[in-house]
Amino acid sequence: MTAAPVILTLDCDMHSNDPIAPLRALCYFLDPAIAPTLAYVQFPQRFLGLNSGDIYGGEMRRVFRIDPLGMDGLRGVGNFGTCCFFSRRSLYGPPPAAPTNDESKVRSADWPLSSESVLRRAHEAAGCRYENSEEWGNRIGFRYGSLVEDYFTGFRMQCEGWRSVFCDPVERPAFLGQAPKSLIDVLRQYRRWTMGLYQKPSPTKASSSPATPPAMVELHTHHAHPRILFNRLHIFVYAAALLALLYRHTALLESRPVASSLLLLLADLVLALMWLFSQGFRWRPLLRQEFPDRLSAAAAAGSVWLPALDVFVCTADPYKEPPVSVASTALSAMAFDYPAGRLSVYVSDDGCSELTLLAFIEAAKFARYWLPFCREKGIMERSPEAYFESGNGDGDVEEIKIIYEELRCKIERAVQKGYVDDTLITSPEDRQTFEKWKNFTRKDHPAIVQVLLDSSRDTDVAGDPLPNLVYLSREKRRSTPHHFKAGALNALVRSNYHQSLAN
Ligand SMILES: O=c1ccn([C@@H]2O[C@H](COP(=O)(O)OP(=O)(O)O[C@H]3O[C@H](CO)[C@@H](O)[C@H](O)[C@H]3O)[C@@H](O)[C@H]2O)c(=O)[nH]1
Repeated sequence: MTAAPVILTLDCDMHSNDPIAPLRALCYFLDPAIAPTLAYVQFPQRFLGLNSGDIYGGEMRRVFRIDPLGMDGLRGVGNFGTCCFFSRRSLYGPPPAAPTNDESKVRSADWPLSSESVLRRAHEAAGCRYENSEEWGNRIGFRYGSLVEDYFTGFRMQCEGWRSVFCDPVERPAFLGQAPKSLIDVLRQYRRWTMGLYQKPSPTKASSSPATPPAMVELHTHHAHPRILFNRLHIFVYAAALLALLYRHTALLESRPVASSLLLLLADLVLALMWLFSQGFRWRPLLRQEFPDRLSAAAAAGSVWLPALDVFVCTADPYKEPPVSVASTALSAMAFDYPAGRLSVYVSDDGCSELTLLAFIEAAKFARYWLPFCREKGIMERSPEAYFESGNGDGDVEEIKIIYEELRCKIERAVQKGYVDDTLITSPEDRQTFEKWKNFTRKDHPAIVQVLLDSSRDTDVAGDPLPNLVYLSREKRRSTPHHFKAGALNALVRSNYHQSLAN
């Protein structure tokens, strides 16, 4: 498998909405001043199709857009699990004390993806024996032991000395996704997040940063938020008022020591502490701006080498996460404005479903038309599902819409039936692949790795190379913990880990 120095993690319901998002992230990763300790560049989660008036606050503006500005001005923003570009090195342990010169360790593999030795290693890495190791999920990879593995991993990285950057482009949202719309789903999500945040992580039994170019054109800039002065003034005035109030409560308690005075003091003390803990977000909010066009120009002129990029898309259940949508998310990442030979998309299927694999076999075929179509027409919304749902796809784009509709109907037919029947399998190779789905269940099965597109051999209808597309369902056994999404991501990191060290 490839071992790109930069990794993008995407939940299956969060598609790319801006093809130059990787270049924006690289404006930070390629800055020699911050690259040595930069673990990740986090983009906000933005949502489509919220219910009318967003009555349940699904947009979560404070969590995803306001507070991160303040965290960015202090030690760095937390990790939101999706829409996040990681430096691979940050998943392998603390930042090195001094900059090292071992970039070769994280170069992409030169061997063809579908070669036997690469596939053998990938199968081995997707095995569940690693879930019992001391290292994975504890010292390296995404961290285990918390319901909110994203927040916990980001927090542990910051404790190790890594930093992070929050990138919220004003031009257009970089990623768009689905938020829970019903009250019950919102409550379920909040319950899990809150339990995760207050959870004491259970102990589990279980490098290099992107090639940094010499100092060059300015790729990003930042300045303090214009509200910073007002925020600080407000903090001082409010704090003075709180102190006066608490002083009054204490004086009252001294003169009249009754239960009600004590309760009032305690209540205001709790509220004052809650207020105090949230002031970090307001102290030094930062606004950032990147210059991806300068980076493109430098790359075109040959003065910068864009590092390889691995995109990890996670899915876990074909009935809750429709395979057509998951495939659209992967297609939106495959259509990034990025050299195809340096872009790989890995799909982790924790549901080990033949329906998801069918969707990706079809998506690989559709990519041959979709990627050149996006390039030629200059389309920004590169998730086919979002593009056609927003009313595009009429007139001169009808042909591509017909191809997409065929794909959608085929996958939805299979989902309705609950299995992939013979009529949906068109080639002997695909038939051989689906033969693997025999005699196992989704909770007890061997690792399955399927290279669907190999950049070194597959091209689109215009003759240009396509990015790599790999389907991976890690091994699961009833006797071994699987660590949910963190385990799934680690199987993907691992499939490149040994290789990156061996290079
Ligand atoms: O065993 C599992 C469980 C989940 N997932 C995937 O993880 C993602 C997020 O799971 P979901 O159930 O949708 O959780 P949410 O609460 O919607 O997700 C938010 O909260 C999670 C926990 O903090 C983060 O991991 C996510 O990135 C963040 O979007 C989805 O793509 C799932 O397919 C797996 O791959 N394996």
